[in-house]
Amino acid sequence: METGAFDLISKMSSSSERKPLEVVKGVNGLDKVVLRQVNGTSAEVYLYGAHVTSWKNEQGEELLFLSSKAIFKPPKPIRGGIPICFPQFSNLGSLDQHGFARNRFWTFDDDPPPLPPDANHKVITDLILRSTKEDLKIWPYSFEYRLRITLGPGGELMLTSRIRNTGTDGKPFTFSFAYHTYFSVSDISEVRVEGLETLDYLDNCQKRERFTEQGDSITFESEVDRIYLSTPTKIAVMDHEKKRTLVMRKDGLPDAVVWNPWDKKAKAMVDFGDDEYKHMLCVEAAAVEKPITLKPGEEWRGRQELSTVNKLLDP
Ligand SMILES: O=P(O)(O)OC[C@H]1O[C@H](O)[C@H](O)[C@@H](O)[C@@H]1O
Repeated sequence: METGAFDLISKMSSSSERKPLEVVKGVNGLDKVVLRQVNGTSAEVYLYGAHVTSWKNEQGEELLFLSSKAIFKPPKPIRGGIPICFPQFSNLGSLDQHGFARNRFWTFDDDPPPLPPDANHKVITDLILRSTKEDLKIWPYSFEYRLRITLGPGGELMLTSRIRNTGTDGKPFTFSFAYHTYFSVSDISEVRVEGLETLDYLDNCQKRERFTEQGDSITFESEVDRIYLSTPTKIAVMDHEKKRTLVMRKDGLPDAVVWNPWDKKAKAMVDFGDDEYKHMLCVEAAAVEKPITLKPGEEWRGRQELSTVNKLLDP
């Protein structure tokens, strides 16, 4: 069974029946798509930014962090969930921080080109962003960005991006990218990240100087803002208090950004509570060190899959 967004938009109603896919009004009247599985897992995606703001397990527990101070007012990006950084990660270019995909209104993609089938019984929504005249003034390249959001039968959350150069002027374009995933954690001091040990990273807190990770796993006791380079495809975030492992698998995205702002930076952000840094950790599947170049007609794919295991896993 695959459930397309369009079958259900027409059936928007106030019924409390748990539909697999539904479009409802979110904060400030912004449209959001709700994906639900029979086992009780769910996800929510705002069309503004194609921004996943919620991902819940079978017990209805939230697995993503969304700030209580998040501002749902375009053009401000939403703080938390999974912002999409495209066509620029951070300030690595002439665009505003993290590019513009996270503060554009996306639309439903009613006829996406096929993707290789994976698990059955998944709930899917396909969104699309195309460059507008306004965007072309700040980034002069035509593109089509298709994002498929899939909630699998076991509650796994897959994001598949397909970005195509649709320019007719023969010009290639180059971009950097990240799925800026904010995980919810019970206590940052009790969290460990595995899968990044012994790797090189660029430290954003030290002018992006290159270092080599020395620890057996990564733990947190102050601000961390690093771009780990050429990482394995699987990274695990162990939440000791919850006895839960959040697992990220990625494809086409060699790097992984790890970020926790800690107390000082937290206080400086208007859309982030002073103490919220204790309950979040960003691990971001990314392509930063080697930006991606697409010639006209070429397409790039990048995928991130999130799942959970209710014990502390050895990756
Ligand atoms: O505040 P934002 O623009 O959403 O960026 C939030 C953070 O994103 C990434 O993780 C960067 O590595 C950080 O340097 C940045 O502070």
